[in-house]
Amino acid sequence: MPTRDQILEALKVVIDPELHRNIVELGMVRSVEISEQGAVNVTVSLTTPGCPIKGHFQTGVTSAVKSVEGVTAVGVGFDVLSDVEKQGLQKTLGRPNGLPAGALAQVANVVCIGSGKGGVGKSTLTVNLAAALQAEGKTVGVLDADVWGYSIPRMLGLGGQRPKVSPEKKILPLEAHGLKVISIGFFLKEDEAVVWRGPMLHKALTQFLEDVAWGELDYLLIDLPPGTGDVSMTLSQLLPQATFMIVTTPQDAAQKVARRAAQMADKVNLEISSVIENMSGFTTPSGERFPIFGEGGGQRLADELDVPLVGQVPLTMPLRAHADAGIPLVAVDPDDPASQAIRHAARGLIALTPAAPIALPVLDVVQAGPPQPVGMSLPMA
Ligand SMILES: Nc1ncnc2c1ncn2[C@@H]1O[C@H](COP(=O)(O)OP(=O)(O)OP(=O)(O)O)[C@@H](O)[C@H]1O
Repeated sequence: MPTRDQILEALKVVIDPELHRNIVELGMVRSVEISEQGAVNVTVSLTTPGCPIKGHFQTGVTSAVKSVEGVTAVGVGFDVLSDVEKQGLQKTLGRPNGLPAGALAQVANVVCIGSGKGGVGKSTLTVNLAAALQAEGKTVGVLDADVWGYSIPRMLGLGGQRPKVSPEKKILPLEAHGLKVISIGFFLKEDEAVVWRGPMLHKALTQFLEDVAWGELDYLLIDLPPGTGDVSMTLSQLLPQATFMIVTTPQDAAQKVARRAAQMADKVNLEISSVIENMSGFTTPSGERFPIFGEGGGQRLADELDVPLVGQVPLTMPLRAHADAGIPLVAVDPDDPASQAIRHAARGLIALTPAAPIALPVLDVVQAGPPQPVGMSLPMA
């Protein structure tokens, strides 16, 4: 008969993909019961009832326990950490500044979109990726955290508008093209220049995450300011579960700068999930292609970071013109080559992120059998 210690040792291979530590160390293994026949039931405590990575734990725990000699069947059940336990977890993680439990609890995936330098098309890709995720049936919010160069309101036709506040004192995001949107620009006078210092920024971003009624979302995309700095630091403290998508152009120089952003993300423990290349050549109406910004920078950066390149978005005039007109191109012209590339990237992003919260029975007994495939495949063209 397997022992409890053997099971706990085996469970150390199950890593929480958001917190980057194993579930034993995080105190998330609530109980281990072993029958005389070798059937093992493990209860895992989650941080929120609708935890989107429940399926990941189910598969990981099952295959880890099955690997222990003498185990004949595995059952995985779930419950939720108490508030006191969650505080303990925060301490383990050394993140005293984290958002209170429950903030963003209904948001399944937070994806920060960043770049090493400005002008590479980060905001354009953010709004169009949001529209592309929506076209895949996802509910999506966009948070414009580009405090120095906010352009999301203009790109979604929301310039000059202000969000309302609910009776519960929550900020109601504006809606455009079915997307929920909050931008620092909504709270400033047109073209007002603001000098943001660390603490002020921290406060504003905390409020955007905590006091905005985001509701249920499959994805919250956050448009970061270019470069490395205070905003990314703040977000990594507030959102340890966020992942980071890096935008670069094919140019060698851009790739070098983007690498710096990646190093910073790594330093503050934001998981880099993918690279997307923008401005990947221009094709004339007669079909002649010009690699205006060079070739291959996105793939080189992705290889270096060991993450997938989810898309290569060409330069097209409609992408620029629609951004200027406040309409995501993807929503109105899905056949444009840029739209197609962005929709491809959205499908890649979906493949890389866990599914929306799924309801699992409290105790789901899985018979030991052949190991389940754990990885996921990324649809690439
Ligand atoms: N693939 C593309 N084809 C054509 N125009 C593009 C493409 N990508 C971006 N642009 C245009 O390039 C300009 C810069 O893009 P955008 O504002 O999205 O960059 P950014 O990286 O967010 O810049 P910043 O960080 O300074 O806000 C915009 O006018 C945008 O419409």
